[in-house]
Amino acid sequence: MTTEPVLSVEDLSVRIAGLHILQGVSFTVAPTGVTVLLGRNGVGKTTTLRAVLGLTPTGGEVRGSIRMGAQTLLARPTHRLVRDGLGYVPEDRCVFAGLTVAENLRLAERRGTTPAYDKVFALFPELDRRGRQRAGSLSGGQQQMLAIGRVLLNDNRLLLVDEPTKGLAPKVVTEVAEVLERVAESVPVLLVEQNLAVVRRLARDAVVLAAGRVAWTGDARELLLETALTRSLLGVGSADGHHHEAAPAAAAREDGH
Ligand SMILES: Nc1ncnc2c1ncn2[C@@H]1O[C@H](COP(=O)(O)OP(=O)(O)OP(=O)(O)O)[C@@H](O)[C@H]1O
Repeated sequence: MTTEPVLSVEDLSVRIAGLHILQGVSFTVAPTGVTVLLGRNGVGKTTTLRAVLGLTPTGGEVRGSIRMGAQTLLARPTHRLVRDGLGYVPEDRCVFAGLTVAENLRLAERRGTTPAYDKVFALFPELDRRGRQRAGSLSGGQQQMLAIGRVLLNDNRLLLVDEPTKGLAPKVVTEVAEVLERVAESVPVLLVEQNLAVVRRLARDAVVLAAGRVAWTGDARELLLETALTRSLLGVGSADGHHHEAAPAAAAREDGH
């Protein structure tokens, strides 16, 4: 099996609205399993995922190099990246509340390919049962399953998943973690996740952002064993597995203050 990274980010710099949010971020994502992207609130984790996807807001400036295998991603339109196998499960799930579950899934179908409904319904039988229900009336956990299921209708080379357990009840957090564990058996995942119990369960590799740069990379479980390190990098006490923010990290301003 290849050990070449599925994603290589080099010297990524992102400026938005006068803020120099990412200042030379470099990391790789392994071709199998889950790589977790960690850091205090507001450090730039979502900004990193969105830069990979070409979704930096208009007026924002992105520099550096992002490659998926041999392919250069920067400056390619998002729909092309998705077509080429970059799957995205956004932080706020972004299901269409007024449409049914089946309609939400149908919208994700890609022309010219056969959508993998069997695979998706095997992972999420509830999506099959609730096909005619409006997505807006699903629970948060069910909406998350829909957001993940939608992406899995198509073949992906890499999934970017942003805080999938945020705001969910503990039992549902476990269900989402189980699903992601199964998903990651067949496709590599770059995961932003604040729940350290979920990180401990899923992640093999960790990348930690601080002050616009990569502050630490390595084995995720090793990181979690280093209480002093996790406290200084993440501002957490991890006794209950949750990431409690000590103080929000301000993005560095353009003027460096
Ligand atoms: N469109 C935007 N306009 C202005 N500032 C932005 C914009 N997008 C992000 N930022 C700022 O960039 C910084 C990084 O935000 P980002 O959402 O990437 O952080 P994060 O690490 O994902 O945080 P969280 O854990 O809270 O989700 C924050 O200070 C945020 O306010």
